[in-house]
Amino acid sequence: MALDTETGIAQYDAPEKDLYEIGEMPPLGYVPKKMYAWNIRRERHGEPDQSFKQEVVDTWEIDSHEVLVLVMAAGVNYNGVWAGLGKPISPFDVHKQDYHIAGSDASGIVWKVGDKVKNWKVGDEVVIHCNQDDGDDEECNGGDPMFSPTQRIWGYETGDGSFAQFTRVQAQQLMPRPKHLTWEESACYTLTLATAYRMLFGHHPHELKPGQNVLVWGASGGLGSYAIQLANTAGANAIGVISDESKRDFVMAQGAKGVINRKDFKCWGQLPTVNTPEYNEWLKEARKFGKAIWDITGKGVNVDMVFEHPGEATFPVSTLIVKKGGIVVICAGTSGFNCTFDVRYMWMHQKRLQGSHFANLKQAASANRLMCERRLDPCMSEVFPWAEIPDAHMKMLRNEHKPGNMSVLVQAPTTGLRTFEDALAARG
Ligand SMILES: C/C=C/C(=O)SCCNC(=O)CCNC(=O)[C@H](O)C(C)(C)COP(=O)(O)OP(=O)(O)OC[C@H]1O[C@@H](n2cnc3c(N)ncnc32)[C@H](O)[C@@H]1OP(=O)(O)O
Ligand SMILES: NC(=O)C1=CN([C@@H]2O[C@H](COP(=O)(O)OP(=O)(O)OC[C@H]3O[C@@H](n4cnc5c(N)ncnc54)[C@H](OP(=O)(O)O)[C@@H]3O)[C@@H](O)[C@H]2O)C=CC1
Repeated sequence: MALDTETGIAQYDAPEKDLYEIGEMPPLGYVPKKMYAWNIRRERHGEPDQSFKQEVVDTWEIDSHEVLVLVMAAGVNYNGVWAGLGKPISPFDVHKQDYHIAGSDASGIVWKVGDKVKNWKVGDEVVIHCNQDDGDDEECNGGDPMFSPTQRIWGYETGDGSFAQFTRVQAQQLMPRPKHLTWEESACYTLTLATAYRMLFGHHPHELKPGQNVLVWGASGGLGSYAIQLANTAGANAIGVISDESKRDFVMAQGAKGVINRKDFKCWGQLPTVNTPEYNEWLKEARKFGKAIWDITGKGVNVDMVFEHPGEATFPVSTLIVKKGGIVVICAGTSGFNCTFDVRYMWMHQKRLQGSHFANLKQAASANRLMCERRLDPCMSEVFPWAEIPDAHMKMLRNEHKPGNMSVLVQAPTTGLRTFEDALAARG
C-alpha cells in the first residue's frame, strides 16, 4: 500500500454483508448496500417519539466532492426536534426527499471519498460541521459562505444526517477529531460550539472583547455552556441565566461571573403596549432583572452583549438591558418567533440587533481547535444508546435534559472509547 494511502489502522476480520447490525463493523472501506437509519416522514410530523422511526434504507452514493462517513456517535440538537415537528417549516419542503434523516453533529471514520477529495482518506477520524454550500458563488469566494444563496444545514435542510450508520457530507465539512475525547464526547459539541463562536466573535465591530460583559440566556444549555466558556477564552465576563437552581453550580463551573435564576422575575413574553399600566409593571420587573445583573457587573454597568436564542419570551428584556451602543445577537426563537421590543431604547441608546446563524468553516475550525487544544470542555451531559434517539429529543423538547450537550452511540459499541482500534477491541 502506498504511504499516502496508509490508513494507520491494523487489518481486522469482518465479513462483507449487505446490512450490518448497529455496532457491527464492516471491513474498513467496505460499503454495504443498506443501512439502519432513524427516519422522519412527512405523514409522521409531530413530537419526536412519533416522528422518528427506525428503518432500513439504501446507503448513500457519493459525488466527486463528497465523503461517506461511518458514524461512530451523533450529537443531539434542537434542529432534530424542529425537523420532527415540521415546524416552523417541514424539511421535506426544502430537500424533497421521501424521508429525512436528522442529525447535524457526528464523530466518525472516513469510509469512502469522492475522486476530487484531496484532504481526507479512508480511515481518518473526524468530526463534522453542519454547513453546506455549492462553493461557486461570490459569497463563497471572498465573502461569507453563510450568506451564500446555496447555504444549507446538513441534517436539517438536507436529508442525509447523522442518525444513521453512514452519512454523506461535503469534504469541506470534515475537521480533525480531538483525540483526547471519546467518540461520544467528540460528537456532541460542533454545532452549538461553532454557532456560539460566530455569535460572540463573528460580527465586527461587535466581537466580544476582553473585560466586556455578556448576558447568556440558557446558560446551562447546548449553546449557553459554550458561550460561557468562549467568553472566558476572550477574557470577558459571562453572566448566565438559568431556570432551576440545580443548574447554578454547573454554569459557575464553566466560568460564569454570576448566575441569575429567571424564575425570580416576571417580565417574560411579549412587550405590553407602551405606557399602559401593564407596561409600567413590566418595566419595573425588567429593571429588577437589570439590577440583578448590576449585582454581578457593578452598579450601573450594563452588558455589552446579549447572547439571545429564547426569542419571544426574553427579547423585550434583552433589548432593554443591553448597554448604549451594545448588541443583541440572536440565533433562534425557541419560545416563539414574534419578538417585540420598545424601539425608543433601540434608537435613543443606539443599540444593534444582529441575527446569527451557525458558522463558516473558518469559525467552525477555530472553535474546533480550541477543543483539540483542550481549552474547552465538551460538557457532554448524557449518552444514549441508538434505540433512544427519540427519547433524547423528547427530553430536549420538554427542557428536561441535563446541563450540556447530549450524544448517542451509533457504531461505537460502548461508551468511553477513544480510537477505532478501541472500538474494534470492544466488539468482543
Ligand atoms: C445550525 C442549526 C441551526 C438551527 O437549529 S436554526 C433553527 C431551526 N431552523 C428553522 O427554524 C428554520 C426557519 N426557517 C424558516 O422558517 C424559513 O426558511 C424562513 C422564514 C427563514 C424563510 O421562509 P420563506 O419566506 O418561505 O423563504 P424565502 O426563500 O425567503 O421566500 C419564499 C418566496 O418569497 C419570494 N420572495 C423572497 N423575497 C422576496 C421579496 N423581497 N419580494 C417578493 N418576493 C420575495 C421568493 O421568491 C419565494 O417565492 P417562490 O417560492 O414563489 O419562489
Ligand atoms: N441558528 C443557529 O445556527 C442555531 C440555532 N439553535 C437554536 O437555538 C436554540 C437553543 O439551542 P440549544 O442551546 O442547543 O438548546 P438547549 O435546550 O440545550 O438550551 C436552551 C436553553 O434555553 C433556555 N430556555 C428554554 N426556554 C426558555 C425561555 N422560555 N426563556 C428563557 N430561556 C429559555 C433553557 O435554559 P433554562 O430553562 O435553564 O433557562 C435551555 O437550557 C434552539 O431553538 C435551536 O434550534 C441552536 C444552534 C444553532
